[in-house]
Amino acid sequence: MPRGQVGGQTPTGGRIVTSGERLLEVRDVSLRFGGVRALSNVSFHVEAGELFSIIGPNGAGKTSMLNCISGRYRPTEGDVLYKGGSLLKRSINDRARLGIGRTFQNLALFGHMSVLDNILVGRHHRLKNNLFTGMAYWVGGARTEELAERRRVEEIIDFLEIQHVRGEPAGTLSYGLRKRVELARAMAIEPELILLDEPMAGMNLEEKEDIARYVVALNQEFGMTIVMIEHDMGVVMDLSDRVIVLDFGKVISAGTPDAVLADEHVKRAYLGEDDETLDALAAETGEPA
Ligand SMILES: Nc1ncnc2c1ncn2[C@@H]1O[C@H](COP(=O)(O)OP(=O)(O)OP(=O)(O)O)[C@@H](O)[C@H]1O
Repeated sequence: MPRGQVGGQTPTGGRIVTSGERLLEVRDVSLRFGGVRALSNVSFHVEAGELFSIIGPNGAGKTSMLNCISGRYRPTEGDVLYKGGSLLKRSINDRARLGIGRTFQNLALFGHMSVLDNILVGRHHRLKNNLFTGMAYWVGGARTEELAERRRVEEIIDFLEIQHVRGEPAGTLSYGLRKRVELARAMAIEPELILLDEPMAGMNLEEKEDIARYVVALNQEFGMTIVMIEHDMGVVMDLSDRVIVLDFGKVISAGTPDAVLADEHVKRAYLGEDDETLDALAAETGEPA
């Protein structure tokens, strides 16, 4: 569903109003690894239809936060709710079945398998977890089901423009293409919420522009709610509806890209790291640097 239709609302000033429904809610989450406090009392929510970004310096806790949502890590304290229900007792597979998909900072593809088969893995996961579809697949109409499945996968391949490598082993592809295949596999489970961990890391400008285009389309054309970690501040500020900033595991700022850019706490957190970028971006958006 296009973002403009979420909640039956219409675009406003280039940005589109989301439904107001809290799809995801992170409540007071803390996470410790022995003596390391990766997250301290982190709270935020993401509305259905939003493109929401988590930023922060290295080691700030961004991936740990995503892992608490996807189920890889269990918070030491606090709760993560999806559509109002706690996810804490849900397995990673359960969360995928509920409609939460993700990509990884370090690629997690099956290198020896073809691009098509990697995407079918995501699709199979979805089938396996849907009793009725699964039964239809195995008992009757298997051929029709299979054709429909293939068609869906082909649509994803077309969307991400990876037709030319569909038969290639994923491990032989360039880094940029592998990132795209990983996105394809995450799309194949047809998530309502997709968690993107640095989808543009290590890419050149052209590759970044491509991925940015796909991310916007996932959000606006496919109606997926997106939570994205990304280091490229220009991309984050251009694409996001709202942003939270983590530093040493704590939320130090939250709000629209403009508000976050103008926040002194954010400037201090990035001091010496990305200071010039922040100032340049603030100047571009007309905020005082
Ligand atoms: N499995 C783990 N075991 C021990 N410590 C961990 C583990 N995962 C993360 N940490 C620690 O938690 C803190 C936050 O790490 P995390 O990877 O979440 O940060 P990040 O903001 O994603 O960093 P980056 O931008 O460098 O990817 C760091 O101090 C890290 O060393």
